[in-house]
Amino acid sequence: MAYLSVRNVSMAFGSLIANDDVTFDIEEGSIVGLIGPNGAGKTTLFNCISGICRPTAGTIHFDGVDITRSPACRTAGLGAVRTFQVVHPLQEMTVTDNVMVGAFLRHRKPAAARALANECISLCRLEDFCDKRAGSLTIGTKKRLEVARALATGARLLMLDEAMAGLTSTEVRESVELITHLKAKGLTLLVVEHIMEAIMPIADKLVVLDGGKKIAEGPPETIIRDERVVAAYLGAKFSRKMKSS
Ligand SMILES: Nc1ncnc2c1ncn2[C@@H]1O[C@H](COP(=O)(O)OP(=O)(O)OP(=O)(O)O)[C@@H](O)[C@H]1O
Repeated sequence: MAYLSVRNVSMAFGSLIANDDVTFDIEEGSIVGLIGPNGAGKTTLFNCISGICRPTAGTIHFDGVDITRSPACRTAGLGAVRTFQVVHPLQEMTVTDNVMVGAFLRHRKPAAARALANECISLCRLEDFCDKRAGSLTIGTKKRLEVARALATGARLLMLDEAMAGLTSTEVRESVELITHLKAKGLTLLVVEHIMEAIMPIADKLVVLDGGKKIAEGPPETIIRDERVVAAYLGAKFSRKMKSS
């Protein structure tokens, strides 16, 4: 069985089908991009995998464990952890204390939690901000803090929901570097992203949703040529640009 196995997952909110019979696999150590137009069901699928929503049908296995009905705390404890599109750091606490909140999921003793937090802080290049109040950070730094806090929980599968939205081009580049660095460290990443120039070069595979259904899955070079994806999301102009670059 794949590291993450999503099988025939559907999620309905009343009569609205946000995810419709979605199936895909993620191999350990890979980067998978989850893309699609607004309202396609990407965040809902993240919520189903991370235990925030319970799918109305289908199964989800992580590292051989059935997490279909696991609450978020159990799923995170197993190592499948998500970040949020809108970041919510504990504004009045310092960067170190925010990351320690994640680390306390692994370690009860403050010294051990602090050591793990410091490792994650340096991995996310936040050393210069350790004593700063989280509320005082720029959006780009807050997003890195969100990643550091998720890592500190002991994430092995890290799910990033639009980690690059609202960032400057320099911050987007830094975020891409961080994601590839985390992959090199052995993490598996599932990334929801609208910035195609950022996700295309680093993803091993893309899964494309539209109207709740999976319409395509494959390596980026195949996806940019897929007529359904071009029609539903990428647009012909963008697809030509990516093919020629
Ligand atoms: N809690 C909810 N209750 C009712 N409808 C919901 C709920 N959450 C999501 N939806 C609906 O499900 C559909 C999919 O939404 P979702 O946020 O998963 O899409 P998305 O692909 O993440 O969109 P975006 O790219 O804009 O973030 C939308 O029609 C949305 O309005």
